[in-house]
Amino acid sequence: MPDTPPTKKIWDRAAWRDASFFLRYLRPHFNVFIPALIALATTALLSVTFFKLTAEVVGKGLGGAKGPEWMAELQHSIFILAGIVTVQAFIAFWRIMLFAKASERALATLRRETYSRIIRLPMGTLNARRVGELASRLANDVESMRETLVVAIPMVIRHSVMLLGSLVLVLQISVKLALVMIATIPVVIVMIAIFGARIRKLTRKAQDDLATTQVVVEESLQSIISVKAFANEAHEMARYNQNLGNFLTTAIRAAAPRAAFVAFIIFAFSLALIVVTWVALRMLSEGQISSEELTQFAAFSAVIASSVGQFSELITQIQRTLGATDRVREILLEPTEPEAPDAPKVRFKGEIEMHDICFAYPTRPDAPVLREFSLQAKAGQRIALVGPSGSGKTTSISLLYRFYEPTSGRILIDGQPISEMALPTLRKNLALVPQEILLFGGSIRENIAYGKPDATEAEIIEAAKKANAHLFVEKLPEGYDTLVGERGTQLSGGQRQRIAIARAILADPAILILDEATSSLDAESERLVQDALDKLMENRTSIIIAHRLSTVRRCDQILVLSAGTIVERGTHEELVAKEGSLYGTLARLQLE
Ligand SMILES: Nc1ncnc2c1ncn2[C@@H]1O[C@H](COP(=O)(O)OP(=O)(O)OP(=O)(O)O)[C@@H](O)[C@H]1O
Repeated sequence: MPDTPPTKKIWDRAAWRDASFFLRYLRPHFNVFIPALIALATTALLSVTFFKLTAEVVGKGLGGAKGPEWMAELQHSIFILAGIVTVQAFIAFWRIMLFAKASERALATLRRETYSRIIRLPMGTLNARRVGELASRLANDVESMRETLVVAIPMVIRHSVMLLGSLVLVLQISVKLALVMIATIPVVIVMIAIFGARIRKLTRKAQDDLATTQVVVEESLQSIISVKAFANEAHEMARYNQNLGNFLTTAIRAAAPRAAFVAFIIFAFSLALIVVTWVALRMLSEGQISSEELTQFAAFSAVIASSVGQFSELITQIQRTLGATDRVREILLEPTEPEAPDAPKVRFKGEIEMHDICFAYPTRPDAPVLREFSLQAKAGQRIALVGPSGSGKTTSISLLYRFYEPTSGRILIDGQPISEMALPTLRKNLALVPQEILLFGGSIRENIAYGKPDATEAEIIEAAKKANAHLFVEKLPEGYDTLVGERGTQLSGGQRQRIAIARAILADPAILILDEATSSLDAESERLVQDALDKLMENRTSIIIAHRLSTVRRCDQILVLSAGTIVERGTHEELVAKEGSLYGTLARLQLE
């Protein structure tokens, strides 16, 4: 996880950058947002007017107003007050609707952009961050922004207008009284500066802790079979609990400066109110203000006190959100893989050359994984990669996909360096049938069509037939519409493999990467899968991470990898004939 950035105060550049980050998403919705702001200010002004009118009539009533004229005036005022609340209710409805429209749309864009960033991050970055953490950013951090945008900011604006309006009215009654009230404002600002930075820092930590908690959830659910099989529910629960405990501690620690801030502001303001009341009553006894003005003054003071009380809570909420935006912004600033929307659709012949490749993973730069790795495959050839676990077979394939860039060496396809190709052009020419096949939640049809989203029904069925999948799919009650579980768990291993093969057949790549499954299937399934694979490998270059002798034997070239270097290469016959070869030993082991 990245280091915690330096603490920020509400007025420093970083805080403004956070605010402008928000604004960038809101700007396209200003046509809705600005009317919402105007509506908000209008309802707030109407509230102030309502209080002013009420205070005026009450003041007059208490001041001893009597007679039919007063009755008529009272009736008139009541009508106006009823009118104000009606208009206010009407505007309030539209204000909330407009605010929701602008904010939710802005946040949807933010979510969309964050997700699209996450999914396009290079493998190196994705390895460094865990899936659950990224998912949490998208869910929890954006949700925190949502609360601020939809609730806190409108409330701040409303209370600012009410506060200012009331101060102006107090100013009209008595400059002296208004000044006493205004004197408290610098206190609020100083308090925001003192507590705000701490609130933000702790919130950022709380959001990080929450993201770590999410990692446990995602990881345990992804491997739920292992969790249950090892009866490790309690262990996972303990892991979750520990992370949740950290979050809880930080969340509660973050509540302390918030509580102190709110409590202090309320205290300071109430104290100021006592002073103001004292001054006001003295002014009344000295005849500087009338009892009518005092009533009005009391009403405005109540509005001011409630606004300031709300204000302090709202400011802490905004501070919290500013803390949460940091990580989301970090993701948005992470460089993604280069985009190439207009990448040419070129079909490769399938000639592969990998020359003297050296590579270490960015997360472990000191541990070389491939050393002087070289591979040559003519179009249509079958190349087997064999070697002990961890020798670098999968890594060499990752480099062919350009998931990572080699430290040194060159990779060419059809004589062209892959580093100069647009990623979609390169990757659309490759198809992978992985060892562990995870299907996407959706129908079998959708899963097969994943290799070619615009495939017709006939093409899908044709591919399924070639993959020996059609017969079993047809037997399912809902056929191609059968929904496979989130991770395809409702199909057997052999069935999943055949779906993945159908997907690759439909994608029709020039180059096929096959990571042979190590788990053995029963003889019939094995035959069906093998037959499907043979059809798939026809007319394309295939690189097979091979575990079975039967596969290796039929390959044009076998590369034996050991600790990132190719130690032997040749055909099956050549390699077994070689005295003391590693391949010979592996082959004998399998035959025995
Ligand atoms: N994302 C990664 N980050 C850092 N190191 C990695 C990463 N993936 C693999 N490695 C390391 O690189 C080495 C080669 O791994 P690789 O997966 O290429 O081996 P393999 O030959 O395919 O093994 P297997 O047959 O078990 O799948 C291993 O030591 C492994 O720990």
